[in-house]
Amino acid sequence: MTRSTVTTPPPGAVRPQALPGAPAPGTPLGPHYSRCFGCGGQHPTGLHLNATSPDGITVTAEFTVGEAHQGAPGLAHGGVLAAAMDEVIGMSIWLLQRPYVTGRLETDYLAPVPVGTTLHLRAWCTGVSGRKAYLEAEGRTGSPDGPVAVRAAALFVEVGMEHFAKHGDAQALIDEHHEYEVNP
Ligand SMILES: CCCCC/C=C\C/C=C\C/C=C\C/C=C\CCCC(=O)SCCNC(=O)CCNC(=O)[C@H](O)C(C)(C)COP(=O)(O)OP(=O)(O)OC[C@H]1O[C@@H](n2cnc3c(N)ncnc32)[C@H](O)[C@@H]1OP(=O)(O)O
Repeated sequence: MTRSTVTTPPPGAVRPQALPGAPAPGTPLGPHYSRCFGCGGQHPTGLHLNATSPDGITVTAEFTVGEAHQGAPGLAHGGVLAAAMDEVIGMSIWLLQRPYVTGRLETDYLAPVPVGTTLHLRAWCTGVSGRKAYLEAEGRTGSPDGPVAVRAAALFVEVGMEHFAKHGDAQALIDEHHEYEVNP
C-alpha cells in the first residue's frame, strides 16, 4: 500500500498487546455510540458494522454495501468505504480502552465495490508512540480471504474525554459506556 511517513510507525513505536480481560474471540464488541454512522444500530442509513476481535487486538467486521451507500450507479461511494475503514480502525484502537480520534486516514481503492457486496474488514495496530497510534485496515470482497478492494493506513491521536464534551454530548457517550469516569 502507498503510505506516507505520517502513518508509518517511527522507530521505537511499540506494537500493543491484548489487554487482560480483552473480549473473547467472537464476542460482539458492540457500538461505541448507538447513533454512530459506522456502528450505531439506531442510524437509519449507517454502515451498521458489527465487530468482533479474534485475538483482543485485531478487529474484524462485515459491511454489506447498500443502496444508501452508492456513489456511481450500483457502486459504493469512496467516502463511505473510507468511513468503514475509519470505523473498524477506531474499534481496533478502542481495544486499548483509551479514547483516540482519527488524525489522518489514507485510503487505497483497488477495485470497485458493487452494491450488495459484503466487505470483510480487518484492522490492526502497527505501533503506538506517545499519544500517536499507527493502524492499518483492509476490506476483502466475498470472503475473509477474498481479493482486497480497499486498504487504509491511519494515524490516530489519543485525546481526553473533554474532547467529546467540548463539541458534543459527551454524556450520551458516557451513558452508553461505563469504561470512563469524566470526574473520578
Ligand atoms: C469518535 C467517538 C469516540 C468516542 C470515545 C468514547 C468512548 C469510546 C468508546 C468506543 C470507541 C470505539 C470505536 C471508535 C470508532 C470509530 C471512531 C472513528 C474515529 C473518528 O472518526 S474521530 C472523528 C474525526 N477526527 C477528528 O475529528 C479529529 C479532529 N482533530 C483534532 O481534534 C486534533 O487535531 C487532534 C486531537 C487530532 C490533535 O490535536 P491536539 O491539539 O490534541 O494535539 P497536536 O496537534 O499537538 O497533535 C499531537 C501529535 O499528533 C500529530 N498530528 C495530529 N494530527 C495530525 C495529522 N493530521 N497529520 C500528522 N500528524 C498529526 C501532531 O503533529 C503531534 O505530533 P508530535 O507530538 O510528534 O508533535
